[in-house]
Order: sequence, then structure tokens, then C-alpha cells
Amino acid sequence: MQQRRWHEFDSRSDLEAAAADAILASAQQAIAERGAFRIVLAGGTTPRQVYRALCAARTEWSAWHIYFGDERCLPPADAQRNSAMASSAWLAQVPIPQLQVHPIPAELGAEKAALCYAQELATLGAGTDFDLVLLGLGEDGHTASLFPGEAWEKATKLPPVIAILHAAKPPPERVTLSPARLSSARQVIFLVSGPDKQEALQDWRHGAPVPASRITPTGGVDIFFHTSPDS
Ligand SMILES: O=C1O[C@H](COP(=O)(O)O)[C@@H](O)[C@H](O)[C@H]1O
Repeated sequence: MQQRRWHEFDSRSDLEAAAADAILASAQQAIAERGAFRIVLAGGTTPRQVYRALCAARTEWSAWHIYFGDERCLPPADAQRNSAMASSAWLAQVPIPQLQVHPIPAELGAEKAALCYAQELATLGAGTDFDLVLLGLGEDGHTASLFPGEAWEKATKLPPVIAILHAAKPPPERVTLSPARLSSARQVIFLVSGPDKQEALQDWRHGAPVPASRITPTGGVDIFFHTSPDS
């Protein structure tokens, strides 16, 4: 059962500022307690402004380790890639050591990339939690690249990283972390912004089995949302 804490914001910019603050607080705590901060990034458009805001942060960038929750199978520099968006908005502008940025090699094709990324995550050690996982919510309730009505929903056993071959949103070929791997986190924050997300958010709030409901970390999930039209 997913424990959820709903945080509604008055504007998109309030949500973005609160998200940047929450990320930095999580980093500060992880670095103080464990000497490293392992964050999984969401893609799409919602987090872009949050990532931009982080460029000005005062933090120990050398302790940050960046992972991705999902990726689209496109060439590495394609602007539609989640890693390209995070890089241009934020990562290329801060001194995180290159070896600590772990993009999903989705240019290899979904199946090969999923295997490679599973091996990469395995080097973290069995049962190692991420410190913070950021996720989005699509209009259809998808999160990362876990779309509704796909084979993964019915599978009884899933690998930690899944190849998606027929996503409902382009491009159809994608790679995504599984619900269990995304749930292996000390903290999970969903960033949900825009009137087009209202219906999916309400469905989720009312208990519909949308993909986002499959993320069940021990500490529960926080949902930062602003779905009314901005004036
Ligand atoms: O395709 C994707 O969609 C979701 C939501 O994206 P948004 O543009 O509506 O914010 C995103 O979280 C995911 O990483 C992405 O690949």
C-alpha cells in the first residue's frame, strides 16, 4: 500500500522553488550522514526549471551521484533525451565529476541499454537505496516510462531495469527503472504541474491503480503538485 503526502502549491514557480529546496535539503542530509548523495532524476518538461535553479546552489557537488529513472531511445545529444535536458539545464554547469553522472545508454536500443544499466546499478551493491528519487506524472498516469496497459503491469517478476518497446508516448522505445528499483529509496518526490495532469492526479488520489501508485518506498511518497491553470 502506497503512503502518500500531498503538497499543493499556488503556482508552478512556488512548486519549483520548493522542489529545489527539498532536493538540497536531502543532499545536505545524505552528505552529512553518508558522505554521498545518490539522486535519480525525472525527465520530461516539469523538472527543467527546478534543475536550472540548482545551478546556483551552494553544495558539495563532488559528493553528488546522478542516475536517471528513465530514458528515451534516441541519440545521446537529442534534445528529447532526459539526460540531454538535465545536462543543458543543470549538469553541464556544475562541477559534478563526470564519472558520477550515470546516463542510461539508451542509444544502444532498449534491450541492450536495460541490461547495461542494470549492471551499472548493481555496482551500487545489493539493496543499496537511492537517497532521493524524483518522478513525474504523465497525463495518463505514467511515471518514468511505466505506461498503463503495458506488459510490465501484469508481470510477476520484473528486472530492475526494463526495456519498453511500445510506449504510448513517443518515442516508443524507452528504458525505465522498475517500480521496485524506484521504490528502493529513502525519499521519493513526484513533481506534477499543469492542468493536463489534473485528471490523472485525481484518479491516483482516489485510489485508481495508475502506474504512479506502484511506487511504494518504505517512507512513503511526497507529491508536489500545482494543477490549476496559472493566471
Ligand atoms: O515521458 C516522460 O514523461 C514523464 C512526464 O513528463 P512531463 O513532460 O509531463 O513532465 C517524465 O516524468 C518521464 O521522465 C518522461 O520520460
